[in-house]
Amino acid sequence: MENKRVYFFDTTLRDGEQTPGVNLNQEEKVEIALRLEKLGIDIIEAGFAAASPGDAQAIRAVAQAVSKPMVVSLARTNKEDIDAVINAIGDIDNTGIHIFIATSPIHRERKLGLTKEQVVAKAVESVSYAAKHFKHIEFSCEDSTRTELDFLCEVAEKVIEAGATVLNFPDTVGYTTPEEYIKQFQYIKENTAGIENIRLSCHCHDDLGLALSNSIAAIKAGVTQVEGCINGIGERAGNVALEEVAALLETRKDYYHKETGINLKEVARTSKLVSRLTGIAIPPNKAVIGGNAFAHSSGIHQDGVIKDKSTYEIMKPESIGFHETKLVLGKLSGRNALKKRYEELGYFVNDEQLREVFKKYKDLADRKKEIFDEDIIALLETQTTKEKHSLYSFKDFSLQILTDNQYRAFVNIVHSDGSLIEGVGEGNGPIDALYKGIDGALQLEDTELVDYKINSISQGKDSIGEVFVKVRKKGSLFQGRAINVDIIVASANAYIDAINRLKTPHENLSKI
Ligand SMILES: CC(=O)SCCNC(=O)CCNC(=O)[C@H](O)C(C)(C)COP(=O)(O)OP(=O)(O)OC[C@H]1O[C@@H](n2cnc3c(N)ncnc32)[C@H](O)[C@@H]1OP(=O)(O)O
Ligand SMILES: CC(C)C(=O)C(=O)O
Repeated sequence: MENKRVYFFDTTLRDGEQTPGVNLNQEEKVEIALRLEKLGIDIIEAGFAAASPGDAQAIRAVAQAVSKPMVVSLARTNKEDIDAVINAIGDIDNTGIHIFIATSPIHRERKLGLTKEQVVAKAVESVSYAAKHFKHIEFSCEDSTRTELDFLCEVAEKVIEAGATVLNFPDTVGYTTPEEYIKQFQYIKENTAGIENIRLSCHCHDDLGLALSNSIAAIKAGVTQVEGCINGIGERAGNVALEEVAALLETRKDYYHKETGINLKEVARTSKLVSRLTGIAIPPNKAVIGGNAFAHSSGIHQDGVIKDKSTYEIMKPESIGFHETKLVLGKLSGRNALKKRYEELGYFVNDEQLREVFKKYKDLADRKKEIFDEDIIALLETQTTKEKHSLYSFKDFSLQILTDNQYRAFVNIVHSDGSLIEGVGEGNGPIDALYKGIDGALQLEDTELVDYKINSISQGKDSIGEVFVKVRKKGSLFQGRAINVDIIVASANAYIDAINRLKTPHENLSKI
């Protein structure tokens, strides 16, 4: 009967540590291992004992710290490496060894300087020696995907006889393709005596971006152990990201029909910890755990997600731990997403208000990279204020620099009856000139600007500017407020807002 259980072998602490620039100390390895245990990893490769005394100690500390997962160390096919593993963890229960030697012609001839016979002899000798100390012996044919198939079967058969319990056929350089990898496993299964008594494993690198496809192909071909690293870290382009394999097997259980011991809810926390301790940032578009994996930014998608998340989400963000669905407001958002965000912020807008504010929203979004909550609140607030006071509205302006600080402003204002009113003013700086131009256009003789304040509403250099003004006329003060990414436009609108209040003898104008 087909074996449904897929075992997860995590090598974040060994192959993951081969990521350029990554160096994990003992405490860090133990912290990650404890989290891998919570994640439900079956086997943790904690390091390479012969690499350094510190790594041997860290492997020991990991084996002592975790109770459920088996802990293994990597070793080459020599007595010294195997002894280093025996010394590190040989006396601890639930531990094992992972021995490897390269089998491909290029590695045999150019790297090891060994014949096929010598490779087989070293493999058999080392597995036989390790078998005296460990019950769990994984053997890997490094660079298996560039190795002659018959030679792979020969090595496999001999190491099974010598005591190997798991056989791994790594795609060390990320060279194979899913179809080819399936054929490789089928061939090995059909042509290796004793293969049915051991566990078959895959280990895929991502040099051509095929690590996940190749791993899942191997599982399809009957492999029951998958090796990889959290966040897909590892030598060169990295290993398969185990969280991707786990999420795939869960999401497409209907297709693969596999069981794992992985507790998907722990994925996000594990991923964050590995990222923090290795210093390797998670790209926002990374599958499953990237910051954008559950973020929707375009209107049509946002509308779909508001109506039913399953329209654009194949996994529930909660199911992998910490993400929530995010609707990111931007240039491509639509009315439904804007309305939803208003509702989340406690503002309920009717259809008319939404139509009006949406125009301003799109205008703002064309000029601003990120739209923050403060921005859309400000848009709504000026909108409601504007609805009440609209005798004059600011149309546009142009500026001339006269001398050092002297400016001339040409201002166009529209009256509520549709007529255009023009004004010219000169002043000390652009805003002073602008305000003089407005004074001239509207013939404001006995009014005085008594206060002018400018604030930034949201974040970033393209933040919205908010301008407050106070204008005095015959002892009464009138306030005006406006926002815009262009602070000169905000200044003009705020001034005209105050003038609308003083020019319109209406009970709902706020006279202060
Ligand atoms: C595919 C993989 O990811 S394999 C794991 C790779 N990881 C690492 O290499 C990290 C840890 N490595 C180390 O700290 C060091 O390389 C050590 C301590 C293991 C060895 O260091 P050194 O003894 O100085 O050897 P060095 O690294 O320069 O060269 C590797 C030697 O191992 C030999 N070798 C490589 N693989 C194997 C093997 N599976 N079995 C036996 N010998 C091997 C090489 O032929 C070379 O031998 P040579 O010195 O006779 O030419
Ligand atoms: C040691 C083996 C399994 C390895 O890391 C590889 O081949 O990539």
